[in-house]
Amino acid sequence: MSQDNNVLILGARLYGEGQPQDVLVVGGEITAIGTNLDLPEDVDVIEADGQVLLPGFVDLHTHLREPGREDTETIESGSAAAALGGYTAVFAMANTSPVADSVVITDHVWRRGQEVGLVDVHPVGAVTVGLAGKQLAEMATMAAGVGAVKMFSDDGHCVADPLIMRRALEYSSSLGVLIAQHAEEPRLTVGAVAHEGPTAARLGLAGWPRAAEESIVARDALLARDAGARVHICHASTAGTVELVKWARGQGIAITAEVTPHHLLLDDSRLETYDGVNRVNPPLREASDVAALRKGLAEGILDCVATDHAPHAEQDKCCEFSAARPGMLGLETALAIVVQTMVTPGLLDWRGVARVMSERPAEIVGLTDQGRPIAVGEPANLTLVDPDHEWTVRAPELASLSHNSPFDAMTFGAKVTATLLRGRVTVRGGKVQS
Ligand SMILES: NC(=O)N[C@@H](CC(=O)O)C(=O)O
Ligand SMILES: [Zn+2]
Ligand SMILES: [Zn+2]
Repeated sequence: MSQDNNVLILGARLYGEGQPQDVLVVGGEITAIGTNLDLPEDVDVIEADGQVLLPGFVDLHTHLREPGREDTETIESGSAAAALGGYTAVFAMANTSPVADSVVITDHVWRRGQEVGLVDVHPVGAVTVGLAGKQLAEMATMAAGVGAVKMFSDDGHCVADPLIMRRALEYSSSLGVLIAQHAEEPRLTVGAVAHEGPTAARLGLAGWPRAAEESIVARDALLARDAGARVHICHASTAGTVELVKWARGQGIAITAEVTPHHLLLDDSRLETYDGVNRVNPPLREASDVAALRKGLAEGILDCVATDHAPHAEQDKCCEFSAARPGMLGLETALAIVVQTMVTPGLLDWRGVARVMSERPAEIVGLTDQGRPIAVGEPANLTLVDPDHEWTVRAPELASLSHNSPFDAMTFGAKVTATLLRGRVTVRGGKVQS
């Protein structure tokens, strides 16, 4: 499908509300919404059949493994996974090999994503050189590059040194960019592979206490306050983190936070089998944390859902639990899980899904062409969701080059059926259009 195609989405319920409407897209923009529209001659029709039309999803936290581990994911395969998941923009984390701590790498990631053309792949720059936590990376140069880096993170590692974090926050506010923190006090997680609690104790697994996350969330909230900067918390996983973010907001601190689909759905009871697919950072917590994360997301204390899509090779996952690399696939299953954990129980309506999957992430990172209203004159970044489509996840059939999905064999009730990136149909009938 070329960018110049005219597309008619026939009979979609915008934000899942009201009567079905037709949405006409010309030249990458929405040009008309209604029924019995005047149509141009050449128009490619997508039969929506009353499905839910949402603004294209934005993922603030994706790991594509290019450069360095192209055997586990490439910008191309990850873009396909993203489009299938309904994403029109993703932020590719900096923990590649080499690390994305220079403009050469960040520009490459952006350019390669544009070449593939399925989703905007925005590079995340490293906060510190080599993610080593010692010396600030050249943030300004990366921000000024073609990749126009808007977010910096040492994700995979915590910026643990409070002085380095303070400098990064000060620097980020003068550059107008976002620092995203992987909140993990490393002194509290030496050797940790699982949530510190009764399950890990019984299974003999070394525990990662909630305080390892929460102490950094609290510290960084205070550092952001003093620097007059914004800070974003990656993959919030505990009830205490929700409380701290709420407290900090109440103080007027510019803190935002994301939660992953896996932390919304799974808890540490999954570890009983010692299957490495369940190892992730931060670890799966307890059912009470899962409930608090859902409630925090419903109330807007947690701003958005971010996948932390983390592909890993079979040999790095199918091994002893404590040797398995942490991380789970997320892009292709995120919407289904948000529907199951938030929409079905009545915690979010479809407007809420648009907020947490598209509008808030775009706002947080300052993307002006994403998370926009579905309205005439707006860029046609759109996702069509079938809210009554039962499907079973088959990990080997996912577009990702890796298969480490903890959701394998699970059945969900909703699915992305079509995605449009600036009017270009990237997914149709649940299949990537190349
Ligand atoms: N989440 C994970 O368990 N792993 C991530 C790194 C990270 O997000 O911390 C990865 O890169 O594999
Ligand atoms: Zn992380
Ligand atoms: Zn991550």
